[in-house]
Amino acid sequence: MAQPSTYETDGAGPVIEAKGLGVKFAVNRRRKRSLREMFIHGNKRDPNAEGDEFWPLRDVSFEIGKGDCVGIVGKNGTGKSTLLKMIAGVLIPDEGNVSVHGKVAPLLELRAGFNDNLTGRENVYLVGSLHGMSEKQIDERFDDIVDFAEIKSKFIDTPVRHYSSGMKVRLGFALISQLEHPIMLVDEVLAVGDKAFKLKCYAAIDRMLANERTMVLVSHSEKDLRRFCNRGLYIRNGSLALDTDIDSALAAYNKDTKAEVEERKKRDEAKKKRAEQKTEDGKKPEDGGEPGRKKDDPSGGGQ
Ligand SMILES: Nc1ncnc2c1ncn2[C@@H]1O[C@H](COP(=O)(O)OP(=O)(O)OP(=O)(O)O)[C@@H](O)[C@H]1O
Repeated sequence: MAQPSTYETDGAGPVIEAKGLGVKFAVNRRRKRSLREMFIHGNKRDPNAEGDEFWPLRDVSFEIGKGDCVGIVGKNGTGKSTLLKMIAGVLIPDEGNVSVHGKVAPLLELRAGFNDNLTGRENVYLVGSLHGMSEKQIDERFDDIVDFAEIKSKFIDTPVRHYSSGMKVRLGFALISQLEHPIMLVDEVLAVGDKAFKLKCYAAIDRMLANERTMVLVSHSEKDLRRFCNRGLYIRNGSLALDTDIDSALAAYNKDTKAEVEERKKRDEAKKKRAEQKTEDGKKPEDGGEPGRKKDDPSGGGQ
């Protein structure tokens, strides 16, 4: 039976363990409720819901050890973010379970869970405390967080809805990277932000990984994946196709992508040929005579 993530902090063994993990979503209806929405609306299904179900992920099993940095690779829509959300415990699997031994610092979305109507300062305190930081800890680190995020002091007391997406990501990353939780889940956030900020993020992640932290990274950047990850999970068609080193995972993904592109190219060429043939056939008169002249036209089809 499906169970939410479990959080334990004892020693040996894998820090993340997924067994037969699967989740189903519905098509043509409201999306599945997140854990936060379940607190508000309860565990009831949407009564107006209708449509078919589909399993973006099924039968996924793996173990991740302490200090591992694992990259999740795969095409758009194959369930990478969904997998990360199940590890984070914000999405409950419908099959199997995932055990997480240790606290998780999640960078799952660009805004780190910020509330648009609160100011940058209020969000830092709110989200920091939700992740277990005490007010004193936040007080002590507040200036570092704002400095790292490069938010000008005049903006820190402005609602974050007025921030650019880059500002939100920078503040989110600056805050979450202050957490000392042993497990980091990072979803594509490195793709946003300018070059200088990216370099700072790289240095911050290097520092965190040096402390034997575990990281799971979802990214379409081969450069980032190769830079940080020692392992790669390749998700293909909703299941775990490969659990290997990052270079082999990327090689397999690239090979499949290349084959798919070739296949599509062949299909497009065949389609184009068929369309050309149809046009060609349309030009030919039925009796093989002049184009546009009807077979039984007594007028002879023109002068
Ligand atoms: N809450 C939800 N309700 C319904 N369908 C969802 C929900 N979240 C994701 N999906 C669907 O599940 C599939 C997997 O989505 P997911 O975001 O995990 O893919 P991904 O591999 O991270 O994609 P990308 O590389 O584009 O970020 C997609 O078809 C998506 O539309």
